Amino acid sequence: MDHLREIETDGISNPREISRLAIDIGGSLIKLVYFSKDSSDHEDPLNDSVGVSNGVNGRLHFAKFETININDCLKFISANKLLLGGFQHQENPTNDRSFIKATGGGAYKFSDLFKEKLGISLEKEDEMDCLVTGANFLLKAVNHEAFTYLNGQKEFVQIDHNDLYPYLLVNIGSGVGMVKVDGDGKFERVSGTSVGGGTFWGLGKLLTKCQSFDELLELSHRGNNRVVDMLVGDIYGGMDYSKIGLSSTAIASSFGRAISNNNELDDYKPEDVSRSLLRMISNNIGQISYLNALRFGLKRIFFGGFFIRGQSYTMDTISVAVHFWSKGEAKAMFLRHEGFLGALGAFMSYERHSLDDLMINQSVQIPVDASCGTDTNYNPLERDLNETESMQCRVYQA
Ligand SMILES: Nc1ncnc2c1ncn2[C@@H]1O[C@H](COP(=O)(O)OP(=O)(O)OP(=O)(O)O)[C@@H](O)[C@H]1O
Ligand SMILES: CC(C)(CO)[C@@H](O)C(=O)NCCC(=O)O
Repeated sequence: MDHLREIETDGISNPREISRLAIDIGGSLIKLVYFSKDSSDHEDPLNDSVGVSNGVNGRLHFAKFETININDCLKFISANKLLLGGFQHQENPTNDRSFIKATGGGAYKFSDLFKEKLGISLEKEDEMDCLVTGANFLLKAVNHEAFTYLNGQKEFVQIDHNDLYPYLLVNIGSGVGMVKVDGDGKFERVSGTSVGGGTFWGLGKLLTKCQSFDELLELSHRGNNRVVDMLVGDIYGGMDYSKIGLSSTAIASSFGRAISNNNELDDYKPEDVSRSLLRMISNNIGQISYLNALRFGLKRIFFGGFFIRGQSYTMDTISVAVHFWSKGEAKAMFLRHEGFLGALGAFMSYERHSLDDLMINQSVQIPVDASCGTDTNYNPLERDLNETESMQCRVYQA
């Protein structure tokens, strides 16, 4: 991957129109969120904000890079002049464009690199704070952000602002964080697991020798986990174990079939291994999430993080796990901007730029970019936010 697409492809030709870049540097991926003012909108409160109250139309842009390719990200920022409309320090307005908001572990790890290569400081924001701010913002401000996915059926969820809390936020990044959210800025990280997206990508790479995450996902589409997993029926001579509610086709032991003969890794198809791995990890996360929801009596679980990548099989497995273990009591929901919660939270943390200041233009509720905006067949759920994307919005300054 990943996307040294020129800014022009997003319809932004004037770099002075860019403003406010925020960054989330995770263990696997770097996420960028930045704002660009519509060229038809002549006011420029983001660079000269004092006294402006009626807002500016523009777009929020999203981009991501692999953390191991951080230099590509630095080049992208530099080539597209994303720092030009940077943030002006309140206390010291002459100290313009000297910092950007940053979250994730990489905000610490790569702080010197940003200073050295771009001459910019990273103003660090707590990862969990940003995650929750980003999730709350998306759930409240963007229609068609959350959806359920069960038996191949996608359904958007109408969020009632007065009945949003409490909920469990499960962020599946390299590792998995589980956060009980009780309100804006009111949350507790209640659990986590190291068996997450990094595990799928890392183990998958070792086992299948594939070269990219997308290749690993592609393999999983064509695989059959039945070849690798041991099913209840394998143990029960083809029968269900109905007394405890297990059908013969339920997985009794992920990868369990690999013990039953003298096969080597090479005897298995990479696609079968990839599918089994994806199923194992998704199922495990679904189960742990349900257990944590149960601990706190939570009925709604929102899943984010780039492990999901809008993949049907991943979402279906997670949903089935939550549905199965909760006996239909708890609901798994997914977010369109799944991997950008932290970066959005960092974006919202700029001074005088609170949740209430950023309004999504209700006439364009579903994020579109230049390439799909004219496509009447465009279905936001058919593609993920892997490419640089944007959504129409209006920014208000107090
Ligand atoms: N193009 C890609 N390259 C690598 N991993 C990808 C890619 N697309 C999706 N992923 C998956 O997304 C995961 C990273 O998700 P995300 O960006 O939400 O987390 P992170 O911020 O990197 O991790 P953490 O929060 O644990 O530091 C990877 O571990 C991998 O499973
Ligand atoms: C360490 C973080 C918070 C970094 O984003 C994440 O990868 C994570 O939540 N890992 C799981 C760690 C655990 O709770 O076991």
